Amino acid sequence: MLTGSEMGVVDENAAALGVPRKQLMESSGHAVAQAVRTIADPGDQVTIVAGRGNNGGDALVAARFLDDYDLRVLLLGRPGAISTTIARENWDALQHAEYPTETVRDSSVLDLGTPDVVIDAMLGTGIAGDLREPAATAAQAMNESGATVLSVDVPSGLDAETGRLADNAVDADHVVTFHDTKPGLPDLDVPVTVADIGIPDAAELFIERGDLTRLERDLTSHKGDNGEVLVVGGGPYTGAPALSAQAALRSGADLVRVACPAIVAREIQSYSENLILRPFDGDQLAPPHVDRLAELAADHDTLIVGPGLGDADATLDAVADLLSGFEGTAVVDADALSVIPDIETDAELICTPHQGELLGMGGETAEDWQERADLIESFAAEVGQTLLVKGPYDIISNGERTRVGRTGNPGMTVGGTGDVLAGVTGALAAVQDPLDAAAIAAYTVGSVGDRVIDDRGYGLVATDLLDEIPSVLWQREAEP
Ligand SMILES: NC(=O)C1=CN([C@@H]2O[C@H](COP(=O)(O)OP(=O)(O)OC[C@H]3O[C@@H](n4cnc5c(N)ncnc54)[C@H](O)[C@@H]3O)[C@@H](O)[C@H]2O)[C@@H](O)CC1
Ligand SMILES: [K+]
Repeated sequence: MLTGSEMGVVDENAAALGVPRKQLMESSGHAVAQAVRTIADPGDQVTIVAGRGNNGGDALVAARFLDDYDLRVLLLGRPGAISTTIARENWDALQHAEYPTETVRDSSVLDLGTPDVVIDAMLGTGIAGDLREPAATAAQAMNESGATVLSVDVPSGLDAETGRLADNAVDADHVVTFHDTKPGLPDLDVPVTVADIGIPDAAELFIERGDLTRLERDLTSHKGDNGEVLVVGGGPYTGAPALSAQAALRSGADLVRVACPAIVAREIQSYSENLILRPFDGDQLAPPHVDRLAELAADHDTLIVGPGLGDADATLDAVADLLSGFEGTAVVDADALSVIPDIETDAELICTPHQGELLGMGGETAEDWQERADLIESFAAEVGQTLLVKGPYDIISNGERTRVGRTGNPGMTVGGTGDVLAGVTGALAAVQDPLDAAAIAAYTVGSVGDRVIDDRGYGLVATDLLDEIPSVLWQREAEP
């Protein structure tokens, strides 16, 4: 089952893999025509009612596969108002080939006649709420006709995010949906055909630019709404927590605080005036600090534990205590990872080991990335948490779903890039599901590294990555 927006991610990922949406539309249209053949005989009257989006576009393609039928093609609205290039191109093709098309500018004069089959291609995954005019009147006409109604993708008026069917929705007799079923379709109690439209499995496995479409920023949001992140790090090292914290800010978090030993607080602050420091006594994290850190962590959307903490016994004891009592979402990186096999927690953890650290946690790895992905999926299921295992192919799994990131390059084996990744993951986990946050973070940091190397060649340092994060995260491809 895929929601409309998940379908949008997959479709944009397919485009990134070289299978553009117009090709998918051609497959969709073909599948619609195939379905018509199963419910109507050659010569029967088939009427297409197309909306101005890509749902309509699918049916405009279908028209070219329905030459054996007595075909009528109605467009709801002006051709100039067709909202996507690919739907318009398919409309134009019907004009050039002199198909019998009509435009319905005023739904009150819509005369559906008495067709054998009506193809409902008014609205698909692009809609929410009750049908507005002219679709509302057209839906009523379809529902009152004696025709068999075949809906494209979803009955117009079904919200493919929530599965809610509008009161004035089309009453479908048959649905042809694409790639996977959609919310609400199983409840309709009508035959649903799920058509394979040629989207490669890779579009769901590999993290590509479509995954970035999950990101949005509410235009009316206030400080804090886009994430408050607490980094618990520093002591033996000072650069690592500063890199994580700055990466979290560059990933869109509103407020990032660094809790660190007092002895290094000024040094960490000196790297950036954007950071807020929350020092605790002494020169390293230890169990007496845990109560105060737990209180502080509870006031944040996500916690990042590990960068620069070191591996002193007292520090690892404190990390184990902190995570055991924590109930929120935490990114666990670096030396902190070693405590994971020994603790029980209600927290939602995203662990970001490289392969060596994965072995240290009790996991297994393999040379072949597919084998590695299987091993990591099993281990994630065993640990009951999300793993982001870094490597030439980053493997992200929560034990049920597994994603693979292919961005990045050998220039990124330099120190500090993992701290940047932990920071991006922590910021995104404040506003996304843990698996999606980890997947987008891995893709983004790799892409940022690729851009830096493309511009300047090897010799990348971790601070180079920070400024480039926003331009990758918020890049947007134009709608075809
Ligand atoms: N995402 C994918 O992977 C693919 C999608 N395809 C098709 O594209 C469809 C989605 O296309 P679009 O995103 O262009 O959207 P739609 O074609 O579903 O509808 C968009 C139009 O509906 C209007 N609208 C929104 N809410 C409304 C309401 N309550 N009442 C009346 N009008 C309303 C909008 O103003 C917009 O013009 C899918 O359902 C499917 O049929 C296929 O072509 C192939 C692949
Ligand atoms: K439809």
